[in-house]
Amino acid sequence: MSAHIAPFPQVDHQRAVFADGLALDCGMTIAPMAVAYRTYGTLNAARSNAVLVCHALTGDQYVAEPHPLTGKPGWWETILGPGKPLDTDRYFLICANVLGGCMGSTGPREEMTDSAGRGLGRPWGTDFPSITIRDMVRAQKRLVDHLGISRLLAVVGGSMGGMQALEWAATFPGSVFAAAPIATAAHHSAQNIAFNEVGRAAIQSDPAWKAGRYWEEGRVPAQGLSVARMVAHITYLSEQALTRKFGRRLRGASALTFLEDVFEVESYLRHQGSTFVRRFDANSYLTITRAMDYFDLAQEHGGDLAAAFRGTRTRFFVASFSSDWLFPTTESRALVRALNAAAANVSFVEIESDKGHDAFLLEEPVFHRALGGFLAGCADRLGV
Ligand SMILES: CC(=O)SCCNC(=O)CCNC(=O)[C@H](O)C(C)(C)COP(=O)(O)OP(=O)(O)OC[C@H]1O[C@@H](n2cnc3c(N)ncnc32)[C@H](O)[C@@H]1OP(=O)(O)O
Ligand SMILES: N[C@@H](CCO)C(=O)O
Repeated sequence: MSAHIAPFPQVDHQRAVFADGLALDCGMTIAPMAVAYRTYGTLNAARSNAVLVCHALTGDQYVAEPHPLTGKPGWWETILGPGKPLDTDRYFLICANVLGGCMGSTGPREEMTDSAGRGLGRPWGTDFPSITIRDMVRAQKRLVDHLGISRLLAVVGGSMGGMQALEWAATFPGSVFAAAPIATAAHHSAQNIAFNEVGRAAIQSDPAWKAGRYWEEGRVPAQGLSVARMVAHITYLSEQALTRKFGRRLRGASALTFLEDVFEVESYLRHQGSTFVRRFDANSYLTITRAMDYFDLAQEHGGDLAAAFRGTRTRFFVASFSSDWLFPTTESRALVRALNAAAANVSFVEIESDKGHDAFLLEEPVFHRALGGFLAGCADRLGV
């Protein structure tokens, strides 16, 4: 399986390749199936200290090291490292690029294969099958099995990573001692689907998108992908955060204009959009946002969210942020009610923060202490 096709960047990711592939919820089997991943810390002799970290929509496996495409620090260096809540001195941390992603796991950017697993010399693009959060989790389970780990101490993730943590607990209850779904929900709301659709429409209306076959001309739909990120990025902040960062500050334009950035907040959004294009693939964006939209754990269990967790022995740590309007606290409370109805062991904390949804990625000491304490308690209980 040749992994990289122009115009996509060449990165030598650490990968596990499963020749027999993965059967997907849509009915198709994708083979071979590759999972790109990184690990931090050391697996103990009992193989009991493994913690799976699940990334959000545009994250990847580079949690706590410079990103190979941007050189920027890992996205959860605030939390993962020696002595930190995800303590590399105590736990063996694993993070995999999701199925459908664009950092080395099988996804739209990788070479398409036929039903016999033969490479077809072009990327999957929009021929990549529709996937679900459960498919992503099944791919991760293959990796965890491959690493010789029969039970994870914990699965931790924010946003789409939290959806995966919930799906792990529901699909593989015997394989997860603890789950920490953060800034997330048991289904994607109508409002969130609506924002995703604006992003997809921006990509698909870029003339460079070419019905998803943009690689043929050696270019990417940069404008559409950038606008998709700009819209999405607004939803990751809050009104207070935008006001605190930029207020109505001007860029210093000499005359009234609408053609260039007038306000600092415009320039900031454009920066977020253009830097995103350097690290993310447009077809992956379409695939993964759809997987989030499909996510509805209650629907997977006959319309009863509690049924997803009934009889579970997994311990849950649910956290939300007070200014998160993308995954508001009301969604976390609904999840906690269902966990209580299922008689699950659950702790819940709402963190006071004005930083919006992305607060889970930022310096939030109360959140860090709460998560670290929960994990340490679980590890103590297992004698890790
Ligand atoms: C969870 C996952 O799995 S991973 C995905 C997470 N990563 C991302 O989402 C990456 C993009 N997102 C961000 O940068 C997010 O805002 C965060 C949460 C990760 C970081 O938040 P903060 O530390 O508050 O950074 P902030 O949002 O202010 O952005 C800083 C950037 O904006 C730039 N910037 C700030 N003001 C302006 C301005 N007026 N004009 C242009 N650029 C500006 C800074 O130069 C900086 O650029 P750089 O990131 O290229 O160095
Ligand atoms: N800002 C993060 C969180 C989105 O939920 C990301 O881009 O993945």
